[in-house]
Amino acid sequence: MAQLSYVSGSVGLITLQNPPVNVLSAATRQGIMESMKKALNDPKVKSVVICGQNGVFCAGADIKEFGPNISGPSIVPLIYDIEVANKPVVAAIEGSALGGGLELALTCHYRIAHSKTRLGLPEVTLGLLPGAGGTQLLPRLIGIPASLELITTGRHITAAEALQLGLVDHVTQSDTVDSAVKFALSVEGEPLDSRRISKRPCPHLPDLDAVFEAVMQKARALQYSFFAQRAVGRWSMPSGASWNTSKARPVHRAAVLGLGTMGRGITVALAQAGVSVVAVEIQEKQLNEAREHVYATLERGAQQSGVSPSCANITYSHDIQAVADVDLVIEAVLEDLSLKEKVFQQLSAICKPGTLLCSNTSSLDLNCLASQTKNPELVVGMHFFAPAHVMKLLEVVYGSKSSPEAVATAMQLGKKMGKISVAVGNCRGFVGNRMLKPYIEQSYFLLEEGATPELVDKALEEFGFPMGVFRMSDLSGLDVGWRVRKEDGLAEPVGTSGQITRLRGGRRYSPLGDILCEHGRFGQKTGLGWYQYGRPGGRVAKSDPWVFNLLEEYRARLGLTARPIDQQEVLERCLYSLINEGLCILEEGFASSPEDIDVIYVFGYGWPKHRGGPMFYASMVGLATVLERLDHYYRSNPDVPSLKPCKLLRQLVASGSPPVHKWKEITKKIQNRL
Ligand SMILES: CCCCCCCC/C=C\C=C\CC(=O)SCCNC(=O)CCNC(=O)[C@H](O)C(C)(C)COP(=O)(O)OP(=O)(O)OC[C@H]1O[C@@H](n2cnc3c(N)ncnc32)[C@H](O)[C@@H]1OP(=O)(O)O
Repeated sequence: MAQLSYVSGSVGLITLQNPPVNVLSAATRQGIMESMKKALNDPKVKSVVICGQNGVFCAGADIKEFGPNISGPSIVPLIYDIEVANKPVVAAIEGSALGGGLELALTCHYRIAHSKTRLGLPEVTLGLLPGAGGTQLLPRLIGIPASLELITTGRHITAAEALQLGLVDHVTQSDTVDSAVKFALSVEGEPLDSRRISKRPCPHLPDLDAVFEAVMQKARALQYSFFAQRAVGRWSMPSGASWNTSKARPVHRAAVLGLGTMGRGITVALAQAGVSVVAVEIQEKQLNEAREHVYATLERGAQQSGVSPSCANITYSHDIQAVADVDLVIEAVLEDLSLKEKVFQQLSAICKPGTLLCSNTSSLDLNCLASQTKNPELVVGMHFFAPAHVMKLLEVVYGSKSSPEAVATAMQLGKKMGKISVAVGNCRGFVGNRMLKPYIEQSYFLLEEGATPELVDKALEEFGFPMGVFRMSDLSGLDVGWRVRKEDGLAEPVGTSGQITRLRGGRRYSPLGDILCEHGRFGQKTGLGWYQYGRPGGRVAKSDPWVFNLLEEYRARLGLTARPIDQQEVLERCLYSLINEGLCILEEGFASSPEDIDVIYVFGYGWPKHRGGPMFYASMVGLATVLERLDHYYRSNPDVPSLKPCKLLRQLVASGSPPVHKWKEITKKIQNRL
């Protein structure tokens, strides 16, 4: 289970041999102990390298051994023997070094890792704490804050991050064992005292309490998120109807109308949920492409999950009449109001009585669609997020006439599809996209004032978003927002000369996004956006000097002087304006609770889960602070209404900033007054 061999004259090479991932079973521990003893007692051996067979260092304890009757040698004397060895011991880390595997590496005097290695202490995910020295050695090596983060999340890190943290001494792209052996030869005979991590002092932190408080806050946010996810299922509508008074109808057969990207994803998600689907697309070519795409996606999903694909559940048609006897239709045609209105007129005439008519619109007025039908009470929005078969979030939108039964049915269907469904009211952009608007708007204003896309994205990514606002916009396509702004009469051709108006519709407007689109820069799909991607469809964002020049010329044209902008300002302006919009939504009753908003942001918009969601985050920062900063920014930007603190925020602060779960009492009072 561990083999000692001799290489390069003086190096004892101990290879863990417990396929597939070299876990520390009793026999492996025994093998390491015996090999170590032999190597240390052998005068020919001047240094030792420990590696794992088959490109994997060690995945930790053998989980199968856990139980009351663990046999074999204890790990503690084993790691002690390695650390006190009087010959340098080098860990050659490839593949994975996890749990006890990483602890084994930490007891070695040096660590050389391959660039593709993953390292971590995932014990917490198994309900354990690292017990073989990890909690003591890691803080002495990489400091308390980083260790706390790794130990409490169980996160696996890359070799690059490990190098940056000081967890490994060297990262190699070539043969790891060769590199480790060469390294071992180079340190033979050198003193080892400073390399014994347990002998190092634990770093002193003047603000230790604050560090622990930050970790506790993360834990509180995660616990909040757990309960918030469950709370959204207990939905209510302003009419008083709610989950416990409204009965969902069974949906055995559903139709999807329009098989573009969204329609295909919805078809897959329905089929995977065991619902029989009628998939309708009037264009023959698109229908055939969709059939192949859906089939391939279901096959892939089935392979991954080990269940048989659900293709047999789907029938395809190019005739809208095929929806005549389904229980529910999800319309996913182009985002064009007149087209959707026509479709809803047709559906209302074709479908059997009682069929629920749902729209996947992300921006149109649901009441307009409902008004085209004989039974507007049967119309609700089911706003999926792309890719619809992957993304967890579903906004179930109720219009002014939607019946509680229709909402209950859409919520239940969402649950069956594995979604986290949140019931929301019918305002422009619903909840998620409505809050995104001031966030994006602020990011453009920051560019005008001197920031770069890189600076803004860095601040947001360090906050915890998987992508900053500009990288996210490039991914989703800049033309989408441009079309909406043109329809709203906001975007007008800018050109290279002439006046640029920054006040449009009585409020400040930044045409920067429009200028990019005028140059055909739609983001990743065209290979150029706020960043450059090398080719259309490219994924790797690189800074683009063209954008910097554009920003300079733009500022010069408008007489704006660039000023230094720091990360704090980026976060405050982008996040607090988004939070303010969320509070407006609560105030107006389009979301029934702060948990609804937080779940939407965590599951649909990449808000970092360990920060709970925008509403929870605001309460952590302190509502009074959010109010004070918004007041400050609004005073210097009176033409930006999204910075004006909303009534609910003032009211909450005036009521002593109660915790999130108490906000409902105050929102109710405000809503009753409206
Ligand atoms: C409580 C007292 C214990 C006393 C023990 C004494 C000594 C131990 C010393 C210290 C103890 C520390 C605690 C721990 O180490 S807890 C374990 C921490 N490690 C992990 O959580 C790693 C879990 N594994 C993985 O994350 C992955 O498997 C990975 C290593 C990344 C490889 O992924 P991949 O390439 O995708 O391969 P598979 O996941 O399919 O795994 C391949 C097969 O290996 C089995 N496996 C993996 N890890 C373990 C493990 N730690 N114990 C037992 N078996 C493991 C996995 O089940 C696969 O097997 P099969 O194909 O038969 O299903």
